[in-house]
Amino acid sequence: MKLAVVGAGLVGLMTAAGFAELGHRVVCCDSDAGTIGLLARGIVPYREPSLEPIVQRNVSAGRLRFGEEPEEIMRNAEMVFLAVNTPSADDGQLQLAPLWAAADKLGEWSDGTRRIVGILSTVPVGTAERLEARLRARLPAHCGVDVASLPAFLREGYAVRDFFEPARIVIGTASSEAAERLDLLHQRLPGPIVHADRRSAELSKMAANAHLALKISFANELAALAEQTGADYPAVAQLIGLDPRIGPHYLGAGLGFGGSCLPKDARALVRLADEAGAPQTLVSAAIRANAMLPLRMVRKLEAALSGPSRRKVALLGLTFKPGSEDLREAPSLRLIAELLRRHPGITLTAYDPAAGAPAIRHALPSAVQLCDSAEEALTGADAAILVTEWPEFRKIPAEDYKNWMNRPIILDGRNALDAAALNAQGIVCIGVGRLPATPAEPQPVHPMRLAENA
Ligand SMILES: NC(=O)c1ccc[n+]([C@@H]2O[C@H](COP(=O)([O-])OP(=O)(O)OC[C@H]3O[C@@H](n4cnc5c(N)ncnc54)[C@H](O)[C@@H]3O)[C@@H](O)[C@H]2O)c1
Ligand SMILES: O=c1ccn([C@@H]2O[C@H](COP(=O)(O)OP(=O)(O)O[C@H]3O[C@H](CO)[C@@H](O)[C@H](O)[C@H]3O)[C@@H](O)[C@H]2O)c(=O)[nH]1
Repeated sequence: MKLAVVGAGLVGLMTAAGFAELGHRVVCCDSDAGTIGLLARGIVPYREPSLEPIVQRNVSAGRLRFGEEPEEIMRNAEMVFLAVNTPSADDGQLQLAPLWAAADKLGEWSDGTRRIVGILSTVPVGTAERLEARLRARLPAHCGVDVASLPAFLREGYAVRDFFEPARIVIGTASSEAAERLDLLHQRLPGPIVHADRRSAELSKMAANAHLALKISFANELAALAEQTGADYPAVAQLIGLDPRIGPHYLGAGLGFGGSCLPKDARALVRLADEAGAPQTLVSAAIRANAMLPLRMVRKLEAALSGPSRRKVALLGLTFKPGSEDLREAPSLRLIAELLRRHPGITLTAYDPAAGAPAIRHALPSAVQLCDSAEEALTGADAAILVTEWPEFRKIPAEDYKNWMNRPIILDGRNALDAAALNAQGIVCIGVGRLPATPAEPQPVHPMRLAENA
């Protein structure tokens, strides 16, 4: 088939490259000339494992092209996919201006066939209907068009796997003809294809992300309860996760959820629900609980370290999750803001394996000294906070922590380290939802006791 994708961010590019890999002829365009210039040379302008070779292979094979004028797109493609950004407004609503702008630039066709326009972007319920009405009002009568909702469920860092091995493919349509054609397009992908009406498909996307947010906030509140009651949260998570009705995923406690999707989509669901008169109080609470986590971590630091204001604290990891160079709504930024608010005199160093990415340097407050290695960040530090669970942090030997740091105290904000092994080697390592075991006193002690002893 001949396809077009508008928007060459992660969703658009993955979709364009993925369908090209499956043998379709795809053109991908973006309003950002710099992005298109790089892609035309086979350079993917962001970190996404395994995507670049797929792009390069399909460009070389002539199945994937970049940069066609938007007006040409409808004329040359049987199906067009819109994958533009839909950012949050201050009130949580998703901004659809990029979607309308992209749609309004699409040209016409004259061969009498019906084109399909699929919305891959995350949008409020009813957007597909609004877009169809908008296109129909503009297009001449002979240009039949069906707008479909095709929500994307890709994760950053796993986009290639999620595209080629999807957990589900949701096809939201209002016509059986469009449903059949989209079925055909997706038939070489292994995931189950689920047909739905467009509104249900749209709501399912926001609901999926909001549910993940709920699970994470539940995990974090339970971890706090475990700390207060002497239980071990990772053990609790493992035990409840064995129940197939609950499952082991998204029960990881720590500094909470961030990134370009979960926070934005949870807010958008709350906003949509308020407008619709069906408030989502649970999701609202999950957002509030998530916002409290940096303060909780700062309080732990205060308990572990007397007078943090005059101390040097190293942050290990900055990105919203490992394997990414994305700082959008990253918990690290909220943590840094809270540390500086409560302890203006604190010295903060930070290291992230993706620290070379210009986006990171750009987004980081100037008060934080960005380092080129974990050693540089940890040298002379009075405490470290592990913020993002990059695998390389697990490989730092206990001896290095002891040699580099002024005092080897680690607050493991993702339960990524082997706390027992570190404790056994003379390092104070305090996880989330776990009672700290100190080298001097191997029996569990309450964090307040640590402060008293400091
Ligand atoms: N990133 C993810 O992991 C992910 C996963 C599933 C769904 N989503 C959703 O998919 C959508 C896209 O996400 P993304 O991460 O790819 O976004 P992104 O911001 O990385 O990329 C969007 C691209 O669209 C381009 N664009 C904006 N307006 C345009 C226009 N009028 N014409 C042509 N190009 C235009 C931008 O220049 C940008 O390159 C969002 O709604 C997002 O919520 C994202
Ligand atoms: O047990 C967990 C799991 C995740 N997180 C955090 O949750 C955030 C989101 O993680 P993840 O879901 O891997 O990130 P995204 O790549 O943003 O993917 C989400 O958002 C995408 C965009 O909508 C969807 O397509 C995906 O299905 C959905 O997982 C990150 O800050 C993680 O650190 C936790 O705190 N605990």
